[in-house]
Amino acid sequence: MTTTRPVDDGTPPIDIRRLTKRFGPLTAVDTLDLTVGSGEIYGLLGPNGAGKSTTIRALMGFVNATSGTAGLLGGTARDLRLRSRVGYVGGDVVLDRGLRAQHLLNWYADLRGGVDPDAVDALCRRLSLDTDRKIGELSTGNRKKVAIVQAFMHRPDVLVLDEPTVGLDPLLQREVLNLVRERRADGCAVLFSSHLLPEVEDIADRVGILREGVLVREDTIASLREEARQRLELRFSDDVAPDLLDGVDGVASAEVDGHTVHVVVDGSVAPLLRRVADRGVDRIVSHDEDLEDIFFDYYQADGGAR
Ligand SMILES: Nc1ncnc2c1ncn2[C@@H]1O[C@H](COP(=O)(O)OP(=O)(O)OP(=O)(O)O)[C@@H](O)[C@H]1O
Repeated sequence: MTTTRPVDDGTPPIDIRRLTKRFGPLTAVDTLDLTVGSGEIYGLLGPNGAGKSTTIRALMGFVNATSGTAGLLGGTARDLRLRSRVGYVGGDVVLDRGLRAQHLLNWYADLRGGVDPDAVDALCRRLSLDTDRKIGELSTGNRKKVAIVQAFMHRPDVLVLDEPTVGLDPLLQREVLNLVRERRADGCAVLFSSHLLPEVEDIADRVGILREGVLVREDTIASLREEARQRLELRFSDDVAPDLLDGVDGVASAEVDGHTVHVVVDGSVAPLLRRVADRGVDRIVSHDEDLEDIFFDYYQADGGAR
């Protein structure tokens, strides 16, 4: 499609600066700074009411910021030429219930211009969407698929996705994540909000955690993984002394159960391995690194231990 691209001055496609949104006495988003670069997927996480949707709605120009700015492609979403380069899936999918899905998709395609009908058909096939049905007759999940097809059909430069996989079965969730990855490979900037750490962990390059409107943590998945706790099961040839792991660096907890010790380690396992190396350890089972622990701390109202 024909697009008017702003001069590339290095401004990130999504550029939120000191964004604040108040609803009466409630501060839903508080001086938020957040950027997403080309070819980057940013996962926005947070518990209910954290301000994820409000941030996204301000970015899309659906609500006015109280202060600060929510920049999109060098301008704002209210500039229709820029808006046409954005794909958006909202938390609440509101579509014209009387129209057949195909008609609605055609309407979106005409609005944007230059959309390849074969690409739209391919998207519908990938998501198993029956486009002959009226929107009002579709299940919630199928309406979500219509919203996803319209968001991806014009190969947008920016994707703003507010919990896009809610209501979809696991296979379709995976397909949506594949679509997002494909857009990233084309240089698209993606802001992806979710409650679900595993899906964001799987796909995002960076994550931010909002709590009560404040970005309490922002990091790459790689560095979060580095500090993630590891859960190990050490199996010994004999009963284990209860104080075997006392004072070992990095051991957050150790639970002795006969010949087995269940250990949680923060950071490196080297000190632990040194301690057990000559104590008759037969087998070490490593469970997946657990980013959830980090996130649960942040999700707690008091900020947990961090
Ligand atoms: N239009 C509105 N008027 C008044 N308060 C609002 C409005 N929209 C959102 N809020 C409040 O702002 C806060 C942030 O809500 P928001 O929907 O942005 O959170 P969220 O992180 O998207 O939550 P969820 O995951 O539950 O969708 C909440 O306390 C919510 O009640």
